[in-house]
Order: sequence, then C-alpha cells, then structure tokens
Amino acid sequence: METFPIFPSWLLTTTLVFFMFYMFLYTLRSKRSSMAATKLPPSPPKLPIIGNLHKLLGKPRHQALWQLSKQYGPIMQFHIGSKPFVVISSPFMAKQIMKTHDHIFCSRPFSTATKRLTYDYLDIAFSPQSDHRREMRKILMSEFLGPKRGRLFNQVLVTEVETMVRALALHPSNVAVNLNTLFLAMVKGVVCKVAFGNNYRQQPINGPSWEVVVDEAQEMLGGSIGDFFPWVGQFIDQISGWSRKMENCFTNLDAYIETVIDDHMNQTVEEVGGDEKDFVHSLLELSCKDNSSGYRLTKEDIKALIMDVLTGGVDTTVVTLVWTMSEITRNVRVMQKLQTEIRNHIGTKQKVDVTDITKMTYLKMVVKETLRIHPPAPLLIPHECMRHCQVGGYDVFPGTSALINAWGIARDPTVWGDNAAEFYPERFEKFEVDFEMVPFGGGRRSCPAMNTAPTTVEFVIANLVYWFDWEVPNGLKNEDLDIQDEGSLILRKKVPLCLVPTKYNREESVCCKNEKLVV
Ligand code: HEM
Repeated sequence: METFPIFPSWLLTTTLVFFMFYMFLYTLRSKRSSMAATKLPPSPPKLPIIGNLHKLLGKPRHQALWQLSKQYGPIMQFHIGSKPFVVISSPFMAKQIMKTHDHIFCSRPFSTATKRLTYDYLDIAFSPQSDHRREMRKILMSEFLGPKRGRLFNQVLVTEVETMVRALALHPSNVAVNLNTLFLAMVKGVVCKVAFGNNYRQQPINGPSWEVVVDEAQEMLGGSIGDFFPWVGQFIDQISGWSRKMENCFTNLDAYIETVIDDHMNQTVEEVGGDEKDFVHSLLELSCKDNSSGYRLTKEDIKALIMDVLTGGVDTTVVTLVWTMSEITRNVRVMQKLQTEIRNHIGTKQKVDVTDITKMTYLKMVVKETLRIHPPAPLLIPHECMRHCQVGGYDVFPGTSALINAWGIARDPTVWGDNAAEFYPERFEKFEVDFEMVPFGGGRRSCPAMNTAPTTVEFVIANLVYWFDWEVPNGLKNEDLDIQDEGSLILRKKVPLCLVPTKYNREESVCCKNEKLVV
C-alpha cells in the first residue's frame, strides 16, 4: 500500500533529496556571507594554543600592547590562549567602549581569583553586570564615599596627615625617609578608621601582615594561567602552588574581615555612638532592614564590599601619592611654582585646611598631570562585551574583553603634542579633557572614588610641600630621580621613593634643617 496516494514515492524521494541539497547550499551560502559580512579588528598573527601571548613577552603588558597598536591600529583583536580581547588605544575608541557602547561593555570577565576573592561575585569591581552589583555600588557611594561620611573622612584625614607631618619634622636631619612606607601607613590609617573605626594594626591575622596579604590579593586578581588555558592551565595552577597560594590569601583576608565584622557586631549601642558610626556599622544596620530598593545586605555582601575597599582604595591612592612626589621632586620648576602657590595661599595661617585645596589651581593641575602620565591601573580593569556590536566599524562579539590602554592613550603625542612625555601641568590651562585620559575608567564601571580620591591626594601633597623642601639623597640631583615603573594591574615606582625632608621656616622664608614643627 502506498503511504501518500497522491504523491508517488519516487517524487517524494526526489523532492526530499533536492530539498536537502538546497538547504545544504543555503547554509553554506549564508555561512559564507555572514563570514564575509563579519569584519574583525586587525590582529597580529596568532600561534596555535598560545594565541598572541608571545607578543607580550619581555615587556610590561601596557607597553607591549601600545607598541603593537602602532602597527595594528587603535582597536586590535588579541588572543591570550583561548581568551579573546580587543585592545583599545585611542580616545575615540575609548569613548566608543565607555560611552557609546557602555551598556554593552559594562561587564567583567570571569577569573578564578576574582570569583574566590569576591565571595562568588558579590562585590562591585570584579563582578559581571547585574542588579546586585548596581545595588552594591549605590551602597558604597552613599555609605563610604558620599557626603554622609564626608565629615568623618575629613576629620580622620586631617589627623593622619598632621601625625605624618609631625613625624617628618622629628626625623633626623639629612636622613632619607621612605615615602612608600609613610604613605601606606597614612592611607591605610584613613581608610581603616573611616571604614572600621580603627586601624586594626594590632589585630592578629594568621600568617603574613595585612600589607603582604593585600598585595598578594592584587597580584592574584591579575589572573592565572588557568584563566587563559582551561584544563592544562588549571593543572599548572594546581601543581605550581598558585591555587594553594590563592586559597591561603583568601583565608587570611577573610579572617581579617571576619574579625572586623564580629568586633562591630559585639559592640553595644553606647559603644557605637551616634556621630561616630563607621562604614561597617552602617552596613550592619543595612543588613537588619530592607533598603530603599527593597534589598537587604547579607554578611557575605558586607565582606565583599570591604574586600573592594581594601583592594581598590588603598594601593591606588598610595601609588598616586608616590608618583606625584616623584614628579614634583625631579621637576624643580614645578615644585617651586607649587610651593609658591601653596605658601602664598596659606600665608600666616598655622595650617593647611581641606577647604584651602579648592582654590589651589596649580596643585590640581599637578595631580591631574600625575594621573595622566602615571595612571595607577594602566589597562584599567577589563570591560567585557555582553552582546555583538560594532566598534569603529569592526565587529566585536560577546565574551570579548576590552583592554583600554589608559597609559598609552595619555602619552600619545598625536593627542597631547610633542611634549606628551614631559611632566607639564600647565597643559591643563588650555586642554579640555574628554577621553584623552581615563585614569579612573569611564561609564558604568568607572571608579566610584573618581571625585573624592584626587582631593585626598591634593591635601596630602599640599601639606608635604608646604611644610618641607625635598631632596634626593646621596648627593644626587633631584632631576636624576629614578622613575622606572613595574607591575601589570597596578603600575608602581620600581624602587621605593626615598627623599630627605627639610623643614620650611615660615618666619624667615628660608629652610632650616630639622626644627620642631608647630602644626
Ligand atoms: C587615586 C586613586 C584611585 C584610582 C586612580 C582608581 C582607579 C580605578 C580604576 C582605573 C578603576 C577601573 C575603572 C574601569 O574599569 O573603567 C577603578 C574601579 C574601582 N575603584 Fe578606584 N581608583 C582610586 C581610588 C579608589 C578608592 C579610594 C576606592 C574606594 C574605596 C575605589 C574603589 C573602586 C571600585 C569599587 C571600583 C570598581 C567600579 C566598578 O566596577 O563599578 N577606588 N578605580
């Protein structure tokens, strides 16, 4: 019996064969035409397995990528192992990523360390885009960086800076001070006192010191072999000891944060005191009730927020202070002009107030110029693309990470002129900045402290150059100060900054060595 009486079987078979052949041709054609329509950014030739990794060998990443961008253009496709990147090297392309397509490039890539150190992506800085992350960012802005905490922040900053200035005034004459150590103690003091109520210097944490653990965490956040070479890389992470080191680092930091939270939970209402509430007190309050968006913080959320403050807030500020002092010391003209501005402004007053800073225009230009020439995060934090889009006429697909070369863009002579490599703060008298320098990133993932952090740096620098003159030790000229850098996630001065302070004698307007300071 025939199955389809009005359709003879030979006709059915022939139709089916033709249909399948047509579908095959159609698929082939559409595949070809979609390939032809896809325009990927230019890319250096890749090697099997490692991709373009070999192109990064022997030089810091931001420098190697900047060099390659000269050959391949302001948007360049790049592979490290199996992971695709686009490297962004011009203000126009940076604007495309952080403004035009900000809603598409506002996620972050996965990595083993970011997942672990952020309590499975409960934080702000390293988590993929989500409603939870937006909520966390709002909380940090209102409870730590906003005006609510402003009074306490200024109080603590002034006290810590006065302590630092007093210590410097008592320093033996002609002996160099290690400013890296000094700045770290001061910034840590400010951040910890505003966030936790005290420095927690004495708190026991298992194993290495607080500074070592935070340093290690930052190094780990830069990525591991396993992030770029699944399977083999993860195996290497295991046998090289990286995974164990990361686990130890997490355990140490978590123990520290746990101590801070438990101490706060054990405090009585009287101990807390209305005006003196710190960041952790506020977070704990938020964990007892829904906030205006109907969200209630968990203990893990609080830990992730503290982790962001520790890993994001301390080192970046210290590095900026070190670079600012380095540049003004080696640029004697800038130092003298800055001292004149500050000393004229303060006049016969007994001290520098936070409010004085707003009127010091040259000081602001000096800090801005430092952030231009030494952006602490030279490639920012990668912005991950969430869906297909076109950037500068090229296709970029989801899962691609954008590395924005803040370091290269801010030194480009085609943008900044022939003196791009020179430390010249006066350039900002005329230059209106848009995406020509992005030391704080941009868009939804920009640094939430971009308005407050420069003020902290300005206040510290104003005090240091007001109260002291600075010299490079060992008879070297100030102009010869070594400013080599190192690092990938954070770009630091390679050798610690050691300088000799000489107290400024306000009465005689001459310098006399090592007098007691009246602050
Ligand atoms: C001079 C000091 C600072 C510099 C140069 C700096 C720089 C940066 C940069 C480059 C980013 C990445 C932006 C991007 O990917 O587009 C960032 C993100 C971030 N910074 Fe800062 N930062 C500084 C101070 C601080 C401070 C004091 C805090 C606060 C506690 C902080 C908290 C954060 C957080 C939470 C993020 C993640 C933002 C997000 O992904 O939404 N930073 N910072």
